[in-house]
Amino acid sequence: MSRLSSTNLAVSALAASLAAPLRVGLIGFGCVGQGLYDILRQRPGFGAEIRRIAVKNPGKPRSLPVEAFSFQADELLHDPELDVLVEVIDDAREAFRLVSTALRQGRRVVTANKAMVAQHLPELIALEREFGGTLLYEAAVCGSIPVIRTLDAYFGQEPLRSVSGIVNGSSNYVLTRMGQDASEYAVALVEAQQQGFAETDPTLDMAAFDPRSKAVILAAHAYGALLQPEQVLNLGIENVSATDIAYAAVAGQKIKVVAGLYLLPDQQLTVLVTPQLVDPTSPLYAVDDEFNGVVIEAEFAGPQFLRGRGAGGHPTGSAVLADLAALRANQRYAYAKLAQPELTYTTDLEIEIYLRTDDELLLDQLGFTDITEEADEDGYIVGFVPLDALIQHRDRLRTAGAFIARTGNVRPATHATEVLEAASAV
Ligand SMILES: NC(=O)C1=CN([C@@H]2O[C@H](COP(=O)(O)OP(=O)(O)OC[C@H]3O[C@@H](n4cnc5c(N)ncnc54)[C@H](O)[C@@H]3O)[C@@H](O)[C@H]2O)C=CC1
Ligand SMILES: N[C@@H](CC=O)C(=O)O
Repeated sequence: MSRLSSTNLAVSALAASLAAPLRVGLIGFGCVGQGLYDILRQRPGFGAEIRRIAVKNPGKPRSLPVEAFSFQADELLHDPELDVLVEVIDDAREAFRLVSTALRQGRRVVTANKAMVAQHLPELIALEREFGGTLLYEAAVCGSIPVIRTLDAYFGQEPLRSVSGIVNGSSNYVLTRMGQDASEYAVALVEAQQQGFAETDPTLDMAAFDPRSKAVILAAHAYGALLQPEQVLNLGIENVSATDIAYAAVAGQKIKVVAGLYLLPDQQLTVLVTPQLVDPTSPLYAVDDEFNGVVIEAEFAGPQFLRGRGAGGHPTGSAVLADLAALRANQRYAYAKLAQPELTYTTDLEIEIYLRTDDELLLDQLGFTDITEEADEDGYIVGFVPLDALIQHRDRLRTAGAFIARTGNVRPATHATEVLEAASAV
């Protein structure tokens, strides 16, 4: 056969595979599952059809007749007629069982479950490589923002000074309502839940477990670092009060929960997720409601900013749709930075924080090395503390009702006074 005719055959095969509708098995029919269903219904020309839907609870009232559902996700795992499994359930442990089983079958899988991906990323990559399947998870980080493919494909070869951003829609929604409308924390949280932004257990959003999972996933693609979630400081907004919002406003700032990944001197990397005082010069200042925003500081490209809806059925369904299109084009993550020289993960730093607490013991335990500002009547203090002390006492900070926001200043734990430029980028 001539080279031309074999090329023609390959092109025809590719065209045929692109033309055949992708047969999708959907596991989970909550906010995201229904969002995807709705999008595919509105886009019949896309070339994917949901062949089967697995749900958990047979008694729950749903928008489709009961015959549309299977009540055993394993039935979809054993259905050879499905081309892709889309896993969008709210149970990370079960999600890992389903996704890892599918990858062992060499299947193509899309998931939105960041807690599951963050906990198991090394195993998932190994399964993908061993059995030849594909796992995509754009929806797991920043909803509709294509941040994973941007880091993985576009910036796969370029060193990044920092990646920092608002990666949780629910906490950003709550902070926006408190700042703009003086809403009560609890009222704003209920609104975030009603609009489908929050996790089934909203503690994951408010105590920053969810953005921590996302930071772990970003670290893999941006720096080739496979971290365990527990290694990363997560402080949230469960204890935020009007006093804290007012403190920021008086200084012309806003409080945002920022996930920061910073490349430090000597090929060291640090990652932390905390509320942060953000001023109007930062692109993150204007990222409100359930929107997310990510600033990428690249070595050669310089700064880039991505912004979009970070939560909700349709925005997240849009990310799943993009993954289905990527699967159809046989795309997979390159994880290029996993093959590059390893960075050393460090928490040996001091960070400057605003802390509001009336717990004297906690103040002692955090071990402030410098105090920048103290105002007794409002019970807050600003100063440098070791990052390791915050990691060690993060649970007690939650239960003691303390609120922390970092100022953006970071320095080595050697108490050197030079503030690291890279770490104060936002
Ligand atoms: N809501 C959002 O804006 C976003 C959610 N995600 C992630 O997407 C996933 C789904 O989130 P939502 O749709 O918001 O949650 P949801 O709570 O609205 O829906 C999840 C559904 O999964 C079902 N489910 C649980 N175990 C199941 C099983 N074994 N088999 C079949 N169904 C099962 C639950 O009954 C529930 O109906 C989660 O991992 C979440 O973290 C990701 C990005 C955005
Ligand atoms: N609960 C998450 C949903 C999207 O990931 C959030 O609020 O960001």
